[in-house]
Amino acid sequence: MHIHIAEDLNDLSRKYAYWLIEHIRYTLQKKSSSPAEKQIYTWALSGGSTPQHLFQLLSKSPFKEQIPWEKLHIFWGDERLVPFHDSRNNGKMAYDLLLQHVPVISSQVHYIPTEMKPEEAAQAYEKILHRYFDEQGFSFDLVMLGMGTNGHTLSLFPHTDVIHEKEKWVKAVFVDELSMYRITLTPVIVNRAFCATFLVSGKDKADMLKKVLQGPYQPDAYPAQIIRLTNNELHWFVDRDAASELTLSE
Ligand SMILES: O=C1O[C@H](COP(=O)(O)O)[C@@H](O)[C@H](O)[C@H]1O
Repeated sequence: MHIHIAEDLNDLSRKYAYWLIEHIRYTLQKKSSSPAEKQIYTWALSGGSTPQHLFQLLSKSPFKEQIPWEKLHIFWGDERLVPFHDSRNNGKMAYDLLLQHVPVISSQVHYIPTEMKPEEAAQAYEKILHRYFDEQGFSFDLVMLGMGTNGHTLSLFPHTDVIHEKEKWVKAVFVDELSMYRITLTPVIVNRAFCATFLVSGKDKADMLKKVLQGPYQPDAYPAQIIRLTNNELHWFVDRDAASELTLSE
């Protein structure tokens, strides 16, 4: 596990943008002797507020032109079951701030469907993922994650069964505290990614970050702890406020 500490949300977003560009370059370089159709970069986005500044940065110079958008295949880690035009929709947020401004290929952008029943939406999305990933081996090149003040990541909320899902790659969950259905990738597929990154900012997350990273392993209470990649390529990008409770070695 690697922890990257930035000054504040601006610095965090810039550091992440540079890291991402390098990760895409390195990943595509590794695939350069594969057949053309395999020379792609599969990236699952997170929602919520933290990645918004990053998405704005990536949509503009000098970052925009350093990304081979035509090679990117975009997915989401989770989605709120609200129509696309609703401001709470994670796909819509990424479209508004990033995707509409860059030459990504629309057939390679896989929004989580929300115009159907929750279980149908989960099944439909899982079907798309099976077109890309096998039952075994690695899944996404990169899964980008966030963490809520309650320790949730994706839509894995504390004390919910989906945290321990063992088969399905995508599940529909009803989140009582939000009175809302969400569609979420499960640890089954996320933990098989080549790489995953958390992006965490703000003092209000400091206590939970300490628990998740340096507390006992209790994924029911702190769902972000369930993310343990088989590949071990897990990066935490955090700002000084979020990191303020961590015990850091010199
Ligand atoms: O509900 C969600 O929350 C997490 C964290 O969001 P943030 O607003 O605290 O950055 C996010 O990663 C997830 O995608 C989203 O649906």
